[in-house]
Amino acid sequence: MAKEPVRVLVTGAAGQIGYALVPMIARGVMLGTDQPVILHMLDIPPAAEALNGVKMELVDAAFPLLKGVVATTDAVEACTGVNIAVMVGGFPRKEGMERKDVMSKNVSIYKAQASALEQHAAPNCKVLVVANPANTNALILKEFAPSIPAKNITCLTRLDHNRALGQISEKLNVQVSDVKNVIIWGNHSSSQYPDVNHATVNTAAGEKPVRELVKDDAWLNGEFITTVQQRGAAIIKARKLSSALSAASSACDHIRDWVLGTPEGTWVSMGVYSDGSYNVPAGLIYSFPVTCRNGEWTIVQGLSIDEFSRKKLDLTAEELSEEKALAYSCLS
Ligand SMILES: NC(=O)C1=CN([C@@H]2O[C@H](COP(=O)(O)OP(=O)(O)OC[C@H]3O[C@@H](n4cnc5c(N)ncnc54)[C@H](O)[C@@H]3O)[C@@H](O)[C@H]2O)C=CC1
Ligand SMILES: O=C([O-])CC(=O)C(=O)O
Repeated sequence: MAKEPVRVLVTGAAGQIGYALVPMIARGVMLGTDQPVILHMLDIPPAAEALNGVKMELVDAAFPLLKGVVATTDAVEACTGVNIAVMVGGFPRKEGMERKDVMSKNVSIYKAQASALEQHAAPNCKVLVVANPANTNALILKEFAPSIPAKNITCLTRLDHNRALGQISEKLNVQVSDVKNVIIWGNHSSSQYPDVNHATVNTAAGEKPVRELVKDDAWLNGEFITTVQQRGAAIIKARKLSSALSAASSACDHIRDWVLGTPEGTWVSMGVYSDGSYNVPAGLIYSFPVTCRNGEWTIVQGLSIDEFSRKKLDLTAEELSEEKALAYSCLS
């Protein structure tokens, strides 16, 4: 029997990431090639015409899984009945703007959209925040949508996770699909800590630790970390635009693994509401290693954290605590 369609909201759908993301969703990359979808696309009035153009292209592409498209500038219409919400919409930093100005614009957007989701989304709607500052926007969304379970509100650090897999695969000249269990800890910002201490590579001789194969701790503790931390900026420098296809693809990975489960023996990185695991302060949206099963994520427990890692986990937590305070000061 054919499955019932799932309603997927993409905010900021007329933007760069939106344009890459909606065809992936309509092709089954996010929820599976047997899962029909109805796309809800939200953008702001100045982008309404462009948004309508995206809708026209979705019709023209004749995706068999796509059972409907809602394209709107009304947050309530956009959020009504959605099962999954991918929050890409936001205010980008413009010339002359301070960090606080961007934060202020975005946290008020996320406060308002929290209410629309809380009141109109389907029960148990899963939320992924992509727009920057992703962790803090997700936290504000959570705080202003108290009836949505905290477990349902996450932010995207899967792009950073995938960037780390990519760097290791290039360094070792192995298939990226043979590398697993890197971890992104903390903020989706340059303070994040990409950790390979538990990562492995599938080789002809079985699974081997990344550190043993790379045999270059100076690279792993130095250039590797900064390359992943700075990759977003490097893409902007090269493209004059920020990452879009990789962000869209990673957003699909995030939701797919969350909904359909992570493979046995594999974890992924997700920004989730901290419960104090690994002595990360509770009450932040912080990226942890997680496994997913039956639509729920669980933080991987019991990993050893050495002194080098401890400092890095704490540093990115501090930045998130400061962002949280700044966000609240913008709202008051
Ligand atoms: N977490 C991650 O890994 C990544 C996050 N990002 C972030 O994703 C966001 C989107 O990036 P792009 O698509 O490149 O930006 P973009 O500027 O091309 O698109 C953003 C869209 O959001 C819309 N928008 C603005 N305010 C809105 C509101 N209140 N409601 C709905 N839509 C609204 C804009 O009109 C625009 O169409 C940015 O904040 C960017 O920094 C980008 C790459 C990776
Ligand atoms: O750096 C940016 O502005 C975009 C971003 O979040 C990324 O590419 O990771």
